[in-house]
Amino acid sequence: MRIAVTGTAGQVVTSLRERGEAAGHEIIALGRPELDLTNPVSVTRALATAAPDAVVSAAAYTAVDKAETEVDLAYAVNGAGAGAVAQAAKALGVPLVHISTDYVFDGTLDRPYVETDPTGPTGVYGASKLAGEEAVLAAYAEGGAILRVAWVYSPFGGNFVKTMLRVGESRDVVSVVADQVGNPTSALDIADGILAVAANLALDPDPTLRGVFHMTAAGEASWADFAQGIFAASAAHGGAAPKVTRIATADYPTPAARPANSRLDCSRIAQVHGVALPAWQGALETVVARLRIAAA
Ligand SMILES: NC(=O)C1=CN([C@@H]2O[C@H](COP(=O)(O)OP(=O)(O)OC[C@H]3O[C@@H](n4cnc5c(N)ncnc54)[C@H](OP(=O)(O)O)[C@@H]3O)[C@@H](O)[C@H]2O)C=CC1
Ligand SMILES: Cc1cn([C@H]2C[C@H](O)[C@@H](COP(=O)(O)OP(=O)(O)O[C@H]3O[C@@H](C)C(=O)[C@@H](O)[C@H]3O)O2)c(=O)[nH]c1=O
Ligand SMILES: [Mg+2]
Repeated sequence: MRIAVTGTAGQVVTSLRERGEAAGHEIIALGRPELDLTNPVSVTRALATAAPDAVVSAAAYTAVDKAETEVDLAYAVNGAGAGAVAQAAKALGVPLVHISTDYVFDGTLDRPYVETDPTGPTGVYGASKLAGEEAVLAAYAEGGAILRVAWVYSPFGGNFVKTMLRVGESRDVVSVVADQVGNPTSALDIADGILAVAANLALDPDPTLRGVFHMTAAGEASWADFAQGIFAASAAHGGAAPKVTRIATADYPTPAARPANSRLDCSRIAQVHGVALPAWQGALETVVARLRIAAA
């Protein structure tokens, strides 16, 4: 397939290039200035020129804390921008895979969230991504699948794994919150899931393949558990392995509140699309190994 994706250097777009090209697809990454999500005309023009068989909407404003003060920009990119991509995909008559987030939930539930659970973002980033979901469904519900992913890391771009490996170089102890739980997910595995869903959408007009789906790695972790996993993998590859001090959210103040529980139940995408991402521990090992080789 010829697949257009928004963004050029992000974690998911870079992973989609790697995994998509390896699987024989043509991946066309469209970013600024040609495609700027704050400029809907540029979105329409860039996607029409690319003439793809499917569109993946992966670019977003992802700075969770900064979004609290850059409210208009976060909404322009994640809300209106997502709607513009959906309108463009509809005009081309091709399937759309739009990427959203676990941060649409408030985190007060005591079990993993299913797709039909009420949303309630705790910050501007999550609220702007929820506005994006609504814009996509309003513009092109019949043509799109919205995949909520979470806690994304990869060998590319900026992410928690890279932050931990960096701070670990210069510290014996790192304090990490232990009372926020979720599903750390490799962008490389997300790319495989996106490709499977896009292929299903291209083949089959069945409405049950459309709508909102949760798609994360199997298994859960707190950020502190995740950090401990990162340093265990780092040590196995000759890297630094500081001790992790498990702290409470109250002891790590941030501008944006994060959900305490953002675990996602991924049963629906397994049933409907046959997609089940591998467990986070093995995926993390793969990414840390690549980062250690790149650093050597
Ligand atoms: N990172 C995470 O932990 C999570 C991410 N998600 C979602 O997954 C998707 C992919 O995230 P990820 O790959 O990690 O994101 P990154 O932060 O790695 O990359 C964001 C991408 O968006 C592009 N972008 C930002 N603003 C604009 C704009 N105005 N016009 C065009 N492109 C723009 C960036 O372009 P440039 O390279 O030019 O800066 C970059 O390519 C996003 O929808 C995000 O909301 C969901 C859950 C967790
Ligand atoms: C760096 C660091 C963070 N933390 C805490 C802060 C926060 O509660 C938690 C996660 O930190 P981060 O700020 O890296 O993660 P954050 O940017 O909140 O990650 C989120 O990004 C967006 C884009 C998403 O969509 C979400 O799924 C999620 O991945 O860990 C520590 O406790 N110690 C540390 O040294
Ligand atoms: Mg962040």
